[in-house]
Amino acid sequence: MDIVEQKKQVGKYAASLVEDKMTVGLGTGSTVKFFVDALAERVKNEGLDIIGVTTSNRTAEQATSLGIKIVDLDAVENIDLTIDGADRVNQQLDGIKGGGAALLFEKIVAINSKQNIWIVDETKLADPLGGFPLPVEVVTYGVGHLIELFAKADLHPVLRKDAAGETVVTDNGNYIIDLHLDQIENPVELADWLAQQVGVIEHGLFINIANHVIVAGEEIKVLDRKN
Ligand SMILES: O=C[C@H](O)[C@H](O)[C@H](O)COP(=O)(O)O
Repeated sequence: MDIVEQKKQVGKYAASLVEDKMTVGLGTGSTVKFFVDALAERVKNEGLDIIGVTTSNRTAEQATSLGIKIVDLDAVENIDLTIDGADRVNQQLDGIKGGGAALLFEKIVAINSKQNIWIVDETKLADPLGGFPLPVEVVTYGVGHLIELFAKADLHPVLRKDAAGETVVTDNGNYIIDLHLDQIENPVELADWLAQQVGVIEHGLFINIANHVIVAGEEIKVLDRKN
């Protein structure tokens, strides 16, 4: 099964977990896109009655165009279930997110969700976490100095640019600095350090957040958080 088929497979599987009357957090990314397609099919064909809260302008546009009702996070008390993608996941079900620059809203939606499920293909499993740059969302003011600070800390920072060479600006008007680390041996320590740096808005280490991870493949595997 190729990667696109795997993404479709987990997207559809995740849509089958959504129940009537749920408030559902809709993540961001190429895997979640298939989840949103499959969820919209259920809304249309089965009359599934749900409300969505999205994590990016992209997902909001897709969901709305497919007939899923979207509300602001502050319009709901909490979210029953959030389905999101991930860039890397370790055995403890902690992960790296933000490859699509949506990490800030994704983390806010996640911490306001009763259940968080990530949908991934097998290439995303990595223990220790690594093999994917760690995104850090930062304020634009003084970004050069923050990059210098990260470089001095041996974090191999690169300001994210798009295919046209333009600096990527997030939905919230911030920049992304990607940290090109081979392996992250101690994600908790790094997360704490990053959170303390002035100018850092949020980082892409998602620790103690996912309850389950659904892994695509010849057979779908569901991994459960142990603690
Ligand atoms: O900012 C983007 C998100 O964290 C995505 O969920 C993550 O990058 C995975 O995306 P994809 O399913 O496209 O690999």
